[in-house]
Amino acid sequence: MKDDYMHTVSVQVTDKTITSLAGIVEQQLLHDLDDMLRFAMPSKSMRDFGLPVPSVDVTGILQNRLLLEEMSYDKEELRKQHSDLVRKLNHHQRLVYDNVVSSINNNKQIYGKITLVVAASGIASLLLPSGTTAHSRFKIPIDLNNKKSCDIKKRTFLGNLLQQTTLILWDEAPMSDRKCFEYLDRSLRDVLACEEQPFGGISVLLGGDFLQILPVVPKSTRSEIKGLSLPSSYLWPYFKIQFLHTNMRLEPSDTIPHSSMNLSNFARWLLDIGDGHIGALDKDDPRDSSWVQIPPSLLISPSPNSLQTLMDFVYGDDILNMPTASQLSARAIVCPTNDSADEINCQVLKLVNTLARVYNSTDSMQPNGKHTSDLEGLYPIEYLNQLTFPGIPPHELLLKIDCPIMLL
Ligand SMILES: Nc1ncnc2c1ncn2[C@@H]1O[C@H](COP(=O)(O)OP(=O)(O)OP(=O)(O)O)[C@@H](O)[C@H]1O
Repeated sequence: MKDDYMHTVSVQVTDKTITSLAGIVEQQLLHDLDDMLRFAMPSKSMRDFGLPVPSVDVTGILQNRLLLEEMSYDKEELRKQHSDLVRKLNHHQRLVYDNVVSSINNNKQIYGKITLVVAASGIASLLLPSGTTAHSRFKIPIDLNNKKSCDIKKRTFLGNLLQQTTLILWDEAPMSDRKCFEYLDRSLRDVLACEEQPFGGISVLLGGDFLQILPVVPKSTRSEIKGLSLPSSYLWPYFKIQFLHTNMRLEPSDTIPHSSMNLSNFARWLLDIGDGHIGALDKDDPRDSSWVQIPPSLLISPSPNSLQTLMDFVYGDDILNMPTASQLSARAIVCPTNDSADEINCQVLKLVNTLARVYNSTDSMQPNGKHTSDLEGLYPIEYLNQLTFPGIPPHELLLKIDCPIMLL
């Protein structure tokens, strides 16, 4: 019987992590034996046969693939990583860590302390181990105006998973619309039957920097965006704010051969820009923007060849002549707009001497309702070919043999 149960689990998790589920399999086995015994011999108990009585109710867990996924980590390996990482924490990181640990120590879940790791965007979630987007994990509606909570029901796999969750880590939280948190809050209070506590009593750690990206809503005004961001939520007063002051990317190290003085000046300068301490207000738009003078040492001087100079600076001749995936993945030119990304991609592709091929899209208008007449006259194919949309390749997609392509 135990082998049957282990087999059921083994098809859902890897060999390495199956041992961490042995305790649950054992409890399920004892539970089922106990049931059978009560049915066949109501006067006898497990103890009469020298068997232990099941200590926790694990009913349903072996069938719940969401719970199994979150419980089947290689705990030994994680313990090692944990002790290595905790040792490296700086003072402020340690304070956050201690707060989180003391917050979750009070929770009493049966199956262990499950942590769900989510991020506001798909790309941010890829950087987190086992990360998913908050929308997909919590079934947050895409249209936030028509609903009031997430699509989570009590007696479902997701409902059971949340009942066993101690901590939610939500990265890049300032990018999420405040309603995402409010919907989750309402759903968790309901699913966990805990109306009086925010998020139904689950600890929630949000990470992010309000100086980076706020919720993106096309064509909205500054005050509309402010109204959509988390500090405008009724939940904001429940959060304890903790600051991480040290820019760890700019800590002197063997791999960054700059003097520590330069690096700390640069870190300070970045913070001062974010905090609005430096820069001259734009006369035409004093509320929205200010002019910041970039020190010449950080600038590539403007010239007809400046894009090439930037590419040489970032990648160097060796990589540009013989690129490998690992070298390319360690560097990036960060672009503020898709147009700049397209321009740089085009320039880089020109450097590659291998065979090129253009893949054209097929564009046509789909009639909508009654407006079927003369669509081609109104929207000529040449016009459709010029349109570009985020997330969709351009009409003319140029690919070359051996050029790495990153699919997101
Ligand atoms: N205590 C530490 N010791 C050594 N390296 C660290 C430490 N803390 C962070 N780092 C390194 O600093 C870099 C930035 O860390 P991390 O990505 O966690 O910062 P972040 O604030 O989330 O960044 P972002 O603003 O891009 O989201 C990473 O390479 C990380 O490994």
